[in-house]
Amino acid sequence: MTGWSCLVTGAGGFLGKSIIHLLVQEEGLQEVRALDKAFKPETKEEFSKLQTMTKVTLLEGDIRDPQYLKTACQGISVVIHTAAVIDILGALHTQTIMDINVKGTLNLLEACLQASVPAFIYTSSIEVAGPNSYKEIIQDACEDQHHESMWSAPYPCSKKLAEKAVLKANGSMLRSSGTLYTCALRPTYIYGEGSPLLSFVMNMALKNKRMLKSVAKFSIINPVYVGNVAWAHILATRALRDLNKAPNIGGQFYYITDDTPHQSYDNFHCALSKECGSCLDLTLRLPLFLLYWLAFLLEMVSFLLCPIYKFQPPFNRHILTILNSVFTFSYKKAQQDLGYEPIFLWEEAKQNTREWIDSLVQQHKGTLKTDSRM
Ligand SMILES: NC(=O)c1ccc[n+]([C@@H]2O[C@H](COP(=O)([O-])OP(=O)(O)OC[C@H]3O[C@@H](n4cnc5c(N)ncnc54)[C@H](O)[C@@H]3O)[C@@H](O)[C@H]2O)c1
Repeated sequence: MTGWSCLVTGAGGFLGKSIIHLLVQEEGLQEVRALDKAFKPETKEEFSKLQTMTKVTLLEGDIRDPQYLKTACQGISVVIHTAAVIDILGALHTQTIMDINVKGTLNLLEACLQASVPAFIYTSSIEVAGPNSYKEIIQDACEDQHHESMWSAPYPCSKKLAEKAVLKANGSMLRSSGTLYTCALRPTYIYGEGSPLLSFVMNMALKNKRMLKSVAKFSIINPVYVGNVAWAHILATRALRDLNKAPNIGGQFYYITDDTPHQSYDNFHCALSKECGSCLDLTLRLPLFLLYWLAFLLEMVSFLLCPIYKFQPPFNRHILTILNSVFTFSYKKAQQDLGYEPIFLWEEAKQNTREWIDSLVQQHKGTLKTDSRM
């Protein structure tokens, strides 16, 4: 293979970092441009220590800036686009989410066409497929079943619009010559060392005497380990760079899961953290249908107040649906088309994640000791 180069957006994020670690081991990769809004000092240090022949260039910039993206894409062979804001509780303004997740993606597609970048991989999400109702059971779903989220909540909506734009751009003519090939990967809930969502769940538990709030006991999900999602991106990169495979992969989306056992969010978080002394707080809660109607009322209040005050409801119907649905996916199509097989088995993924959770618990103990000395 001749020398090539890759731009990864969101490279300082949870998934982005994992992709960079695998990517730099790829044959013939001369340069990887790691782009993020900002890099933490520890991420800069982590990347500087990568033992590799590949040049790693850090770019601090915003995907909302088309001019910046045009420069970043010059001379690039593949773009892996993971940058996004994830906001399921409605903490951010809808416009901000749309600007970053949708306009940012459109900017990047345009920059690829202008700079004649022939391959584009978009990190989508299963949230573009639903779940639309907690009463609907979707098990081991595959791509040809055409599940589509109907929520108007900004995060799933923005991911859906961005994915549609990416897949539609497949087959576009590049400015100099050649064709743009695009594909999208839809991971389920990603876990592993550094997961912002897991970190949030664990911090809540640590503040609550290590009791994990039971909020999702009716769900059945199949989460996926971050190293396996990163691996799927590497395989998609290889496939889109292969001129024999690219026309078949281009325009397609793939669900990315692994052999992590299917279980509820509650049991999953408990399985990962019970060795640190966490357990489920099974305090009685309102029945789900009542919570759902309460969420509806809170959303109405938020809507009515919005001209004068931003009231963010503590929960909404969308999050209740996600947390209480049977919603699992199969990775068969990725296996067939991309040759995807998880490289981390559940036991190893669980062990790595548990060690990281343990380090969070130790940090928390350290903070408590410092606070008590003050
Ligand atoms: N975490 C999950 O469970 C999950 C599941 C399915 C899909 N995804 C998708 O995977 C991708 C990566 O998610 P993650 O969990 O690593 O999240 P993350 O928040 O850790 O990473 C996202 C990165 O994007 C960067 N970013 C945000 N706005 C930017 C902007 N305007 N310009 C440049 N960079 C910007 C952030 O700084 C961050 O480093 C996202 O597209 C997300 O939608 C995540």
